[in-house]
Amino acid sequence: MKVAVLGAAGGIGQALSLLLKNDLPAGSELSLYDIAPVTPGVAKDLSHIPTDVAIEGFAGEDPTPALEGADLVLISAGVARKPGMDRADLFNVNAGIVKNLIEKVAATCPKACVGIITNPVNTTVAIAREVLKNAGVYDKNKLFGVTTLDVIRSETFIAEAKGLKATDINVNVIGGHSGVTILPLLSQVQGVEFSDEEIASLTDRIQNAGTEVVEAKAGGGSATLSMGQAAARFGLSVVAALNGKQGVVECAYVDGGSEHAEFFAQPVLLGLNGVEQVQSYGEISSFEQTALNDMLDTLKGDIVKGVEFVK
Ligand SMILES: NC(=O)C1=CN([C@@H]2O[C@H](COP(=O)(O)OP(=O)(O)OC[C@H]3O[C@@H](n4cnc5c(N)ncnc54)[C@H](O)[C@@H]3O)[C@@H](O)[C@H]2O)C=CC1
Ligand SMILES: O=C([O-])CC(=O)C(=O)O
Repeated sequence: MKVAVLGAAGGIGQALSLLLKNDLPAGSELSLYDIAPVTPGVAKDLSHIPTDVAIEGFAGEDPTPALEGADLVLISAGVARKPGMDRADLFNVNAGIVKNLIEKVAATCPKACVGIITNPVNTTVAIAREVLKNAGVYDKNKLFGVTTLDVIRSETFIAEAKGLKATDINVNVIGGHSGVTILPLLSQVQGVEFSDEEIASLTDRIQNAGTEVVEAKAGGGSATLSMGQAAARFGLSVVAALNGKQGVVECAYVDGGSEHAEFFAQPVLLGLNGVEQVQSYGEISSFEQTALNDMLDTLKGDIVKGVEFVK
């Protein structure tokens, strides 16, 4: 398996690359790309870690050498939020970056699975779809918005609130990846009871956890280390499934024929060709149903913005 990380010299990219260097299966290749000139040096640095994962780094204007033969491309290239900004404020810069990179993916490794981390995810994934469609290589089973950070945050915050081990908590987070479009299905968490107040406050915290980090970093960026961990979890799950492991499920923002929106995050069974099956998110509470109904205008608007951008 070859995994390419685009944006690899950034905060997320470096953390993600470190985790992949350690945890990809023996014999894998890891390929780093960023416009920043330091990128070959990041790869050199990681190459001294004694794992059986080959690593190369590329800088400059053209990601093509990094993409050749890639099975999975993870994209975190772009700008991050500062206090006072919404994820949507990143659109003006990041839309063009994602469009250009996906054009190169379409030309170089059109059969690769692609995981988009760059914000605003609700919109950048729609941009990617339009570019891949225009190039005639779109496969809806291979394009993912990476929403795993919402899942790991939910696991952590639930465990903290209830005095449980975070590794024992499983929770689906559906919808999209910004504010009200992030909907953790707390009613489904096994073995845990929440009061109405706990549900409201935990949901609010999970929805605004990105802002919690942006404010704590006080102008120094947004979540990078937890996102590196989340993207590594997602990427390693995709690689395991591509390698034939059965029963691998992650929540991700996919074009999966949802009744709610063209793209919707929900549990996805991964397989040899990317998405094997988009799974039902099951029964939800009336609180969650109301939150779901209330997010849809925002989510659909975010998707239209991406489609319009490529037109
Ligand atoms: N999906 C999610 O849950 C999350 C998404 N993000 C998003 O991830 C993105 C990256 O965040 P950070 O790593 O913190 O930012 P960063 O600024 O530390 O790194 C971004 C990297 O992208 C590179 N870059 C810019 N334009 C490029 C291009 N055209 N080609 C290749 N590389 C390019 C920069 O040189 C830089 O190294 C942001 O858009 C941020 O909002 C952040 C946290 C969570
Ligand atoms: O909040 C941000 O800008 C970065 C992000 O997506 C997150 O941390 O969930």
